[in-house]
Amino acid sequence: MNFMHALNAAWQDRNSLLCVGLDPDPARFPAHLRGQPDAIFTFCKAIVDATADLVCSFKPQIAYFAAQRAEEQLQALIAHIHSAHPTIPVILDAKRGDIGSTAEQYAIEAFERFKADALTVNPYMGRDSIEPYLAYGDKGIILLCRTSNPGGSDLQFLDVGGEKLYERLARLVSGDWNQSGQCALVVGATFPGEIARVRELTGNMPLLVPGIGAQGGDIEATVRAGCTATGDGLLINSSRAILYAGNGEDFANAARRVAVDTRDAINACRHPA
Ligand SMILES: O=c1ccn([C@@H]2O[C@H](COP(=O)(O)O)[C@@H](O)[C@H]2O)c(=O)[nH]1
Repeated sequence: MNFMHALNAAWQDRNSLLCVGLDPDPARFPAHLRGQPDAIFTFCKAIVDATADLVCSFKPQIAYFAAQRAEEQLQALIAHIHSAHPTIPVILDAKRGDIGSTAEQYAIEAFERFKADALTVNPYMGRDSIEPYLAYGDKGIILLCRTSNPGGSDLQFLDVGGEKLYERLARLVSGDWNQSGQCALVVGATFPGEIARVRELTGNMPLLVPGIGAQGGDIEATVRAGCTATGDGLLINSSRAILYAGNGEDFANAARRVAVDTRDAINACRHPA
């Protein structure tokens, strides 16, 4: 699968900008799943199957799997998405970043071991640190630009010669770093003003936007700030608000209901009456 082609097709075919984040926390699982072997896989698979027709992508966050020694369940989950929902791209959220020789290993982990279609990467070690990921020409490389957490301003807002660091990063990535067309950026929904600025600086580059739902970001402000002229360009992520919408045996249906509402709330702003 070519990530950018698959993403464009998913935006159109599913009429959705929603990315469901898969952040499985066993302490929040419904009682009937707790303590079961492979509970993480079972939980995430149920969410995936209940929401697959509503999303443009899934985003498993690797920390939730690694913390539980559940990397094999992550591998099985991504294999399940590829097999049962083959048109939906999978973004592995790992925020990797290191010198080139180590980045090569991270790229092997993400793209050969886990078979993700895209990976989140921390770009602050510079261009050479992202080249090993770019070597996988059909994969998406999604670079942190303006993160959703309040402390993101500590560094990303520093003035670097008349512009803010996140603005410099957006210009660099959309220009020189993106010659192969594989790059996208992370910009938090908690900062719609910066979404608008990044959109201005990057043309139609896809923006992964976490921060609606549990973090309180505003859907309407996000969509208005970040949609391209064709009404897409955004992967708006929600994790906890969807995953833990219910905590009974019908948790997947509860998740689906919130995912439908979220997708529809996004679409209502994309296509104003
Ligand atoms: O700036 C960022 C970058 C990544 N994230 C990740 O997105 C999800 C958000 O989860 P919610 O439950 O919807 O708040 C999570 O995996 C983060 O690691 C982010 O929030 N902000």
